[in-house]
Amino acid sequence: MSITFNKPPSVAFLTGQFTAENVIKKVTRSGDLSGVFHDIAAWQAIPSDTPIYEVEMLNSLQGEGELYVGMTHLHPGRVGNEFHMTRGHFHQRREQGEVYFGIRGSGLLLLQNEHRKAWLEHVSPGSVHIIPGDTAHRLINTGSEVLSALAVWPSIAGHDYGSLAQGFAARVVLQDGKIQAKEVQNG
Ligand SMILES: O=P(O)(O)OC[C@H]1O[C@](O)(CO)[C@@H](O)[C@@H]1O
Repeated sequence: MSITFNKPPSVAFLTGQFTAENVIKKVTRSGDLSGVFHDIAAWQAIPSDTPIYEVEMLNSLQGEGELYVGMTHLHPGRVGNEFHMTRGHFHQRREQGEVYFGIRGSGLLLLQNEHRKAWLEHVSPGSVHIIPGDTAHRLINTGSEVLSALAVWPSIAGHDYGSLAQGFAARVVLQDGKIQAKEVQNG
């Protein structure tokens, strides 16, 4: 039997760019984020094809026990007094967790459990975020450069957006020149 030396994918820690075969890319544009931002007039004023975030995924195996690896690049910017953010989701398979690693930029990870208890973690280069099962998650870019975060999650986890139809229990806003978190009914 001969033992092979395989070249693994790599990530540039300064930019979050993958070097790998078959990187899969999904762009989420302003028009895809209906219902996410509080200030609807400010959201409608942005051209609907404006890219808000890109997720690049390595081409990994699917099925029980397999892992997905993805890099989210969230552009800086605001809609009204809110910062650019991902839509956010629970996992369809609720018990499945996820790990995020901050790569570049600065922002917040909004987490929320099934009882609508929400909390925030600062995301910065090198930060490690263990997202337990049963926990919805959303990235928010509060900085002035692209926020890139590496995520690893079970390929069986799936996405559940419907359970967040009421939104998150918190919104992060720029108020009086400060980044503030507000408790809300429909965030
Ligand atoms: O599904 P959403 O909420 O648009 O966000 C995309 C996020 O989901 C993931 O693909 C996996 O949780 C992350 O890499 C990324 O931040």
